[in-house]
Amino acid sequence: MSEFSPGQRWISDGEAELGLGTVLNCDFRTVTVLFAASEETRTYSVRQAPLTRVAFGSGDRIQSAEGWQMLVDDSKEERGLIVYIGEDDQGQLRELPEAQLADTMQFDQARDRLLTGQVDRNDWFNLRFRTLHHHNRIEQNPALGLAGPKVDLIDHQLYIADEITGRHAPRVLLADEVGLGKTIEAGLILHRLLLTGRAERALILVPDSLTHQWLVELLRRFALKVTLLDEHQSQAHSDGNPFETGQLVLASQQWLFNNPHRQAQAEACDWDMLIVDEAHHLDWTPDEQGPGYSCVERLSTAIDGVLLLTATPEQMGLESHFARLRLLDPDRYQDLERFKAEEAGYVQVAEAIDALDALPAATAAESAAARARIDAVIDDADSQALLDTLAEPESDDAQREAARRQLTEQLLDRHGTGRVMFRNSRRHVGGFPSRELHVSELALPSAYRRVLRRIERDEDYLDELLIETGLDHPDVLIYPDAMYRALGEDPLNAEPWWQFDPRVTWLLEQLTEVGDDKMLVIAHDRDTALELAEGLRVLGGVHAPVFHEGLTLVERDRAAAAFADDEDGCQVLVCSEIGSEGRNFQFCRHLVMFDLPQHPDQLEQRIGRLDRIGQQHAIQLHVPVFEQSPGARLLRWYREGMDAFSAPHGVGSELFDAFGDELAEALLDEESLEELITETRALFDTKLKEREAGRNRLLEHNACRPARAAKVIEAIRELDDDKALPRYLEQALDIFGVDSQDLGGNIMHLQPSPQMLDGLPGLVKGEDGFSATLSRAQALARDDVQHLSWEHPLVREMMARQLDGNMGNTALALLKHPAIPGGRLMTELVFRTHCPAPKKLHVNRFLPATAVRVLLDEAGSNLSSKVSFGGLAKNLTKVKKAVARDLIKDRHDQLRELLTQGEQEAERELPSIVEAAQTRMRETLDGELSRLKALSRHNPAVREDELKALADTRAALDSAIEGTRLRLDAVRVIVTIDTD
Ligand SMILES: Nc1ncnc2c1ncn2[C@@H]1O[C@H](COP(=O)(O)OP(=O)(O)OP(=O)(O)O)[C@@H](O)[C@H]1O
Repeated sequence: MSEFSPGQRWISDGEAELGLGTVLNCDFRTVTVLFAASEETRTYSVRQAPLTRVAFGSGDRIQSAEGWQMLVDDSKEERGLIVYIGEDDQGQLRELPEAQLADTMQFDQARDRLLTGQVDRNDWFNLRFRTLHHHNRIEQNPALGLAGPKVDLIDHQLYIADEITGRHAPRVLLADEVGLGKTIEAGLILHRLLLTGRAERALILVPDSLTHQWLVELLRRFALKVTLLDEHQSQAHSDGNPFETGQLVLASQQWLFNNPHRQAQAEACDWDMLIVDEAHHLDWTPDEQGPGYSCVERLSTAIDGVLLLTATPEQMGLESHFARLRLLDPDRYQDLERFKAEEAGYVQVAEAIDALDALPAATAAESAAARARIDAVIDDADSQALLDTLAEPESDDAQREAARRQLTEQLLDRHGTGRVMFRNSRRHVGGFPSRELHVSELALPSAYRRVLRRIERDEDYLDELLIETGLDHPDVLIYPDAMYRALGEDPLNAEPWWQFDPRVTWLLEQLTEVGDDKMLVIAHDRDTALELAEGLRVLGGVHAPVFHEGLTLVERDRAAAAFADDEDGCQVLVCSEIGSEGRNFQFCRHLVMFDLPQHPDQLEQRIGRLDRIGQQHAIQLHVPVFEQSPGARLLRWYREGMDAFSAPHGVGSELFDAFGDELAEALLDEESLEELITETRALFDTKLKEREAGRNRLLEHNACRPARAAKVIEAIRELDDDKALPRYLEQALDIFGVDSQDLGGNIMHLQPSPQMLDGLPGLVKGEDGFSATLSRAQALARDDVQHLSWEHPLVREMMARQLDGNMGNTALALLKHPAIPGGRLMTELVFRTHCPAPKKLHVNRFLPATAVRVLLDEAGSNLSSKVSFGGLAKNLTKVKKAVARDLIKDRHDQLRELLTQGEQEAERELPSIVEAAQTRMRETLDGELSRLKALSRHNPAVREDELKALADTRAALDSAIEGTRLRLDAVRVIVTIDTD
């Protein structure tokens, strides 16, 4: 028979902050408990439920759900439920059934443990107090959640992560140019949301070829353990929903998008965040939407937080881009024409921002012109006042600077696209290597020439060829080896193409020329990549692993690893277009484009494999083309029409939309090519100017606000340099039984000792442990070394064990002091604020657990302000547990009294703690609320639900903080002894 009955009150041993639980129902296997104060319901196995029955005794003070208090005198049991009997505040004798106890009531673990003689080690008590102190400090640090990840502190990434995580249920498109760190941004966002309790479960959907890279990045840089789910794994959970097997689930898009059954399972789960990488593949047209788009659409309707990642948002066309924005905010993105008109308006806003720099102007006429440009955009009294300050000759420099900054922020906030899309470009991020193009003209082999010349001569032949080969136009022209392969039936095409295609021998020569350097080769087609590798092997004895979309995960990673290996690795890796997308190859500086893609965005994706953060050298782009071939013409279009190789310009897809069809024709005709190049160049120049002036300028301003980024970086550095961390670590590692060995160069090796407390992350008894460093620079330099910070899982786990459990919450020590005679009793009581609230409110940012220390002497005088924690701790000596127990037994009544008195002393401090937290919360949230309200008047990108959520959050936080109580967290009994 189960010991649980519905209505009984229990408390979670590990998570006392959940408040008082009520048994909802139970059977012989499980018990379900509702923690109403924190809006959590938990189901436990009856056999191992980490729960303690709450039962009060005579003299205990309890609180009813109606708000009145009772001093317990006696209790009785009725059908398995306790009914307390005692006096209320008015002295009336009353009964209080346990079901009517206040959900927010505390269960005083330290008190009970002490009075039943359970004492912990003295140094545990010390560590517990210090943990509470540091936890309080760290939780309020503005960099919380961004300081732990092993990443370089890069302005635009930290700005984005900070901005996005400040929002309710962020739904954004991360659209930085290739290689600027979208994966890192998504990781930072996820890490911070997880750490602050605002997200618990995330589903991450990435192209098949990137699953492993994501898995490794999330683990290595963010210490996040992710479950990689595929069909094989899913089948192993035949009786349940495989998506329920992990909190963070990573899955391949190809797998999920093609599998309706698994999609239904994914949709049935409760996620806080959806992340979709390479989101430009989610195809959508007004006539039909692809399975990927439909799947993400359904998921994004149900999931609050959505991050879509793409470097080339418009690769599939503007409409498709618009459709992706609609996934993020369906209310706002309903009308494509309106969206286009809004974008046109950004020119004015960008001009207004530039005009801010021109004020105050030298002449009245200039000043009037600048004001007119700003006036054309702003229409609020607050902006107008700032503008007056800026233009006013009497204002001093500081006032003007502040006004300029605030106005810039307001213009960006209220009129930009920045709330939904973030796009950084190399141009404004800076510090990227140059690109050098090397074109090699090769003779067109006769097997290709034969077909191409015939197409030129005979207009109908192209159509026949398309039917015969099944290839698309113009692929059939620009990938001659694919065309040759497709004509395999022709006896003239019996020889493999690589036998006669001069690009293969040319590539072998290049490999020799670059010496020990590595070369990444990208070809459009998977078969080209595979057969090219074969050609390199047969003709040059060169082993080239191949990387393409058809490989299994293991094969792909083996190929990438073979290429990445510095010492024994291969010199060359051959990739297909799709296979290489998103991969990191910045350790290599030579890129061979074995052929050219048709779309400018794909060209940029290719270069982006090398041109990424971390690239140390100028990038060498090698392109072989056949003389007078469609490929050579395509190259000219790229070079002369849009200067595509020198840098990403971000207008490629617009040019392709405008000229894609003509291009296909011009590939066969020099004359129309000349015309096409001239037209393309003209549009390129115009678009570039427009972009510079309008949307791009705004996107750039929006995607990184340097002053804000600098603040976040400063806060992270403060945590990086925190002198308290090494001291804390030393004590904590010692107490938890982790051996630490100094390896030199700021690196230590952490290893479990035989006495280690079990269950610490990364440490298993009998195994090797790991190397770690407190230095960010050292951690970044070494793949095998972890970054130790306050956010490292080991540190967090050690802190959590103390904060959530009862480790070290009682102690007894001896004090020898010449001024105090022996035999006296003192109590050192540590109270802690307790503010039960739903996790999503993240109440800790305003009121993290705060310690109130009360030191009472035997007569009940409060000595806390005279004797510090540290000063006292270093004069204390330990005592055997049995002796401690006897001492406590002897002084039971006296201790009870001191505990009660300590509570009253501590209570006096509570109002000021609550008030300070309320003020912090109101200052922050009222500021955010008024910003958002002002914003929503101008910028339809502010969702109605964001405003409501913020107002609700403020109200909920207000009442949660108001309800803060103090709980005795730990108690140390100190007995004085004579100095001989
Ligand atoms: N802050 C950082 N610290 C260290 N390395 C970084 C940082 N940001 C980016 N990198 C490295 O730069 C490379 C590119 O980053 P990432 O893969 O996040 O870019 P991306 O924008 O997602 O690229 P793509 O558009 O190709 O998908 C990766 O190797 C990443 O590890």
